[in-house]
Amino acid sequence: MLSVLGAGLSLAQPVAVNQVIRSISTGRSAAPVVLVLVLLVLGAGLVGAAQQYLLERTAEGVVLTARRRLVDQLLRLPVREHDARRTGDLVSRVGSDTTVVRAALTGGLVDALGGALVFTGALIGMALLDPLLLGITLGVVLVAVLAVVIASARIQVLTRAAQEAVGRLAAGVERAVSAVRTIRASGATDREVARLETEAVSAHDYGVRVAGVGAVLWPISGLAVQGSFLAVLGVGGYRVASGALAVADLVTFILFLFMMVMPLGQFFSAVTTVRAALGALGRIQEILGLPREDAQDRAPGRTEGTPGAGAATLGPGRRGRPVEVSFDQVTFSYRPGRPVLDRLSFTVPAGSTTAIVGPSGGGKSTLLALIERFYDPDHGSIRLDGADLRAMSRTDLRARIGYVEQDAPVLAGTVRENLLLAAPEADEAACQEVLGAVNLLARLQEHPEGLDAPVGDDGAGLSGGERQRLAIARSLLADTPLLLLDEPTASLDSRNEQALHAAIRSAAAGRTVLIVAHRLSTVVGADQIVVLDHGRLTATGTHEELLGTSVLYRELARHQLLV
Ligand SMILES: Nc1ncnc2c1ncn2[C@@H]1O[C@H](COP(=O)(O)OP(=O)(O)OP(=O)(O)O)[C@@H](O)[C@H]1O
Repeated sequence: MLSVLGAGLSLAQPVAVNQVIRSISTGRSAAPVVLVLVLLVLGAGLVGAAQQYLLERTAEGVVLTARRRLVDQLLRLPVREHDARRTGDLVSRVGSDTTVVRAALTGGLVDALGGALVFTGALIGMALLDPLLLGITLGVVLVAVLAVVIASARIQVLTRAAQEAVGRLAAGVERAVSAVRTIRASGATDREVARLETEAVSAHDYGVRVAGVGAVLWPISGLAVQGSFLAVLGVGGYRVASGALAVADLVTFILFLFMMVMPLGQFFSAVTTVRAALGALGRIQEILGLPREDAQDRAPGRTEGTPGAGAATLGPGRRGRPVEVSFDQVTFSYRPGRPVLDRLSFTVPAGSTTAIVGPSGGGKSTLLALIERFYDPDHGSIRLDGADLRAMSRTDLRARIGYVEQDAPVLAGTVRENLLLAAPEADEAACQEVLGAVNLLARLQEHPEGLDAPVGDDGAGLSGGERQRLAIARSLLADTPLLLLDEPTASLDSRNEQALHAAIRSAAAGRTVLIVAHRLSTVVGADQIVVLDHGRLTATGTHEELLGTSVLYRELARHQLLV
């Protein structure tokens, strides 16, 4: 509406000027029309300001929506998708690409409406004044428009490439910053900087190429403007001299020409920014178009996944009785034709602790990932109390599982935030209890801020063993009937190891526990041990049984488990 109003106020100005000239030439008082003219100019200015504000506000709103949807989508993509993509690139789509889209909304799209109105109005005014002059003007302008439209397609391609390079740069920065200690210690800082510079230069080069195409567009529009002015002045002057056109009409025509030229300039720049935005929008849409992990859970007709259905009725904090986990002929591969788990069958009885041991890369962590349904088996099935995992919604399933990863990620924030991740409602007493159970309470109480002590990215400020124990405390707080533990491979000092084992023992009480074990002390305490070699189950039994029956286990016990 403001665009229409603004266009009207602008288009009325040449008409008012025409009246002023005619009043003066006929000796009448021009004051009232001059007043109207001043009001028109002021009004157009005010409307323009309001329009600009609304435009920016709307653009911010659109960016907000895009960012919300992107963030929501990114945190719900299947784990496989995250495996295949680079974190920094995903992050740059939320930051950088949305900003490029914003530019089109303020500088391009919506301006185009007001511009088109003024353009059309001016065109009509010019047609009424002198169709011949208009024909000459349009001839010049059309050539320029065609050139711009053709060149702008190239801008879209180049901007997309530039944004891809920005994505690679962000991914590279993320990679380097997250491993900054290793890079420093390896003396690789210069090489990493050079590597990142290559990506920055690549983004720069595409940017320069966009500028190159843009640079061709500006002279074209400039030439169109100059050409049409010269033509109108020449031919118009001749027509005034020959009496075919009044001076007032020529002046009005030229004012209309001004009005037509402005939106034309806007159009040329809008084409550039809109094309650039389409390139960035493509990158946003690519992510928004990916299927989410919960897509199947929500598919109509799958009633098993609805909360409260089947076996999946428990939430965090309502542990209930321990569950039984069984693997039945489970085969899984990350890449086709290269199975990581091969026809695996075993059962973890309810309430027992089962340790999984085996050579590195044998598929132990993968096995836990399948129970969490980060991936689904290619063949066979995994069951919880007899119910196939695929028949439960992932949300319900995960509410019943505590999961401590091998490198036990601790999120930047406070100790309390980390604890409350899976059980946001837990109170102070419950937090202190679980921290006590993993022997962390005394250590944390040394800090003046206690549970609100800050921890850095990746748990900076905590030792490896403390991170693991904090992760175990987190899963204890969630109080789930099933616990999956991936024991750290890094050697801990004996005090830390003891503390970790005390934590595991306390976690195992009244729960079913499946633990990837790297330490003999863990294995000896387990009710059952599963030996995994290259994705195949080679033996099951207790420590004593396996020492007698499994050659591989004896080897592992002698070497690997005694780290
Ligand atoms: N996300 C992934 N994408 C592709 N391959 C993977 C992925 N994760 C693991 N692998 C491969 O699957 C195999 C099993 O890995 P997994 O982490 O399950 O072994 P592991 O027995 O836990 O090893 P470790 O004892 O060293 O932790 C390895 O060959 C590994 O390279």
